Amino acid sequence: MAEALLSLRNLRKRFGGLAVTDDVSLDVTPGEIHAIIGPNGAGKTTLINEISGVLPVDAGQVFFAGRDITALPLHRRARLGLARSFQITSVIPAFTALENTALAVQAGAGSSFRFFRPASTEQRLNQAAMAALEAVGLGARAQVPAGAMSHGEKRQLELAIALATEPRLLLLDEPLAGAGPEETERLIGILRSLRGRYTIVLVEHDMQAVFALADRISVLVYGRVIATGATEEIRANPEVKAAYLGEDEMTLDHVP
Ligand SMILES: Nc1ncnc2c1ncn2[C@@H]1O[C@H](COP(=O)(O)OP(=O)(O)OP(=O)(O)O)[C@@H](O)[C@H]1O
Repeated sequence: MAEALLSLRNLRKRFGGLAVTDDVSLDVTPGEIHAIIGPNGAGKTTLINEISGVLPVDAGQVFFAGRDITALPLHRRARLGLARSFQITSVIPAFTALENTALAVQAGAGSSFRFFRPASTEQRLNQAAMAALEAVGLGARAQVPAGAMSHGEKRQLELAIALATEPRLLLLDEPLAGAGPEETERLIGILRSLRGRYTIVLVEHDMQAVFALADRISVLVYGRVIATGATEEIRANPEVKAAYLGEDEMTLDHVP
């Protein structure tokens, strides 16, 4: 197996008496889409927060590109190429899709926000922003204010903003939340087109999307990883099936 881009080693986190991350170790290899699934309250969002640096861990280590980043704050991790999208959103409604994305390109390049920029810089930013918008199917909507976009388009824009920072690892926390059936189909298609080009950690409740997108899946139950493996292995794993018993929202067997 290729050397991991992200490695979690024996991570632990408690909220009061509750072990929310319980000795979690896992590796994410370059270029894979690694889904983290598990019943409600299993600790998926908490784990994403620990990876991105929103929450400190109680014990254990986070390695990124071979470097121990456990003690680094969120913005330092972001600068190393760890991008997070969804569930925290920085879209400015009055700005167009292009302007919102260009701001992210500028932030990714390490410069601070400026209203007045030299024309050559402006052009470079806009080109990079257009490329990100096109990658998510929003090329034709570049001049539309974010506030005037549909829910699905906003999700596409959030993705473009994350891509605009040229991340080495993309953390996607429920990218399909709140999307209708058609929007879901479109977003799955877009995420599928990113497969192999980006390394992605995906938390998603929609099992159809998980099985369509993931190269590997880790299953979290009560803060513990009970299984990691290729999609088919996970689908057939009796422990995983048992963990989902009683969950009507996301049963494994209903997925085509
Ligand atoms: N800041 C907090 N303080 C105390 N308890 C918390 C906090 N954040 C989360 N929890 C608890 O930790 C557990 C794991 O929550 P988390 O949101 O990580 O789970 P999840 O797997 O993402 O759930 P869901 O699938 O419902 O989004 C839950 O029992 C939750 O109530």
